[in-house]
Amino acid sequence: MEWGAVIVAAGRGTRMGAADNKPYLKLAGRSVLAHTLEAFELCSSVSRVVLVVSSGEQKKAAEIIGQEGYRKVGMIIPGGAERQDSVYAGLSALETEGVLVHDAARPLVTAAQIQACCLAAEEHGASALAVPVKDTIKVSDGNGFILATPERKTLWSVQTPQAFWRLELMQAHRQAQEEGAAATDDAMLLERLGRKVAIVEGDYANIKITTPEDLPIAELLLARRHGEEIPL
Ligand SMILES: Nc1ccn([C@@H]2O[C@H](COP(=O)(O)OP(=O)(O)OP(=O)(O)O)[C@@H](O)[C@H]2O)c(=O)n1
Ligand SMILES: C[C@](O)(CO)[C@H](O)COP(=O)(O)O
Repeated sequence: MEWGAVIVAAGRGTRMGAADNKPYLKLAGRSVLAHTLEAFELCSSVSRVVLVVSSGEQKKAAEIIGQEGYRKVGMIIPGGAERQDSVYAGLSALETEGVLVHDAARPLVTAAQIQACCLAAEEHGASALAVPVKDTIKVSDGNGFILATPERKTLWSVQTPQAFWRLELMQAHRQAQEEGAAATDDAMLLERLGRKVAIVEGDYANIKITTPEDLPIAELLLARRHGEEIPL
């Protein structure tokens, strides 16, 4: 099966509050985007990547790809107001049978994780990388009180990549648009149609760079991956 990837980098980085948008921030001497794209370059299952960026950032993204010599990024296109819009724009620009959707803001993803998502989706139709939740999670009543405690062993914290048959995911996106359904990840769009999405157990290190403290944490995780001594 031929796999393409949509990497969404068109967010605003509001919670990071930095002068530069998250994909262009430095992580261990390289941009967050360079780290993310490298994993897809190294994954032999992926033949093509569409990068979705904020308007006005296409040149900046192209410079990084040129400097790093990445060969799979066939297109850099502008995203939309919400993540869901950016993903849909990317899906429309690909032609592969299978698609992986990944956040540019998850630079610690590995080629092995991407490959595992492809294999699980080939077997089960769709898949998402996730890790078991470590904390006890509470549901609030919306008024500052606890309403319920879901059983922890059923809870997973979902990450990206998530893998799908591209046309099926596009159809799920169109249906959600028509019905005004918003989703914070793509698996949700299939779930709401009653389709099964397989969980691929990932790694706690595949964090999403969201707030300022995530950058030094990501640096430590990268150093650990490369076997470097971590100063305490
Ligand atoms: N309209 C959007 C919103 C988000 N994203 C991408 O979706 C991923 C996950 O989003 P998040 O981490 O929330 O990024 P931001 O939207 O940039 O952050 P914030 O919500 O703090 O503004 C990121 O790679 C981001 O670039 C996107 O492509 N288009
Ligand atoms: C898709 C995602 O990475 C799953 O954890 C996440 O939902 C996207 O991030 P956001 O902060 O909700 O935009």
